[in-house]
Amino acid sequence: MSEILQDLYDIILDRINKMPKGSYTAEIVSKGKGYVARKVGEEAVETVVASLSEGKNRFLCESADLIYHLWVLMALEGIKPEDLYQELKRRMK
Ligand SMILES: N=c1c2ncn([C@@H]3O[C@H](COP(=O)(O)OP(=O)(O)OP(=O)(O)O)[C@@H](O)[C@H]3O)c2ncn1[C@@H]1O[C@H](COP(=O)(O)O)[C@@H](O)[C@H]1O
Repeated sequence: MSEILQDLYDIILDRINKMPKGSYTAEIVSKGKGYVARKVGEEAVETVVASLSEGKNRFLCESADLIYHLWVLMALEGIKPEDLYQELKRRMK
């Protein structure tokens, strides 16, 4: 699980550095951090709606969209997956 999230983060960082044509990551990053942050909010709302009324599969897909957009925002903030894991570990009882 954490390997896939790390791989996704590394790909996102590569897209941010190279900003290649045809990359969705490059497209949203070029619109600024505020745009990416709003996308995270939008995907969070879509995840909630899916949970409340659209069924398990829609919830799964929206959750993946949410995590992808959160990962792009984390990369823009300079926060690595391992920083997040450390914070979660710190809270663990
Ligand atoms: N995991 C994802 C991923 N999840 C969701 N999305 C995109 O997020 C968007 C979902 O947002 P919306 O539902 O709002 O759809 P939209 O109308 O296209 O979005 P907007 O025009 O509103 O920005 C879709 O366009 C999806 O393609 C993703 N885009 C890319 N990745 C991964 O990110 C990596 C880099 O991808 P590229 O930057 O495209 O090369 C690759 O490994 C991809 O697999």
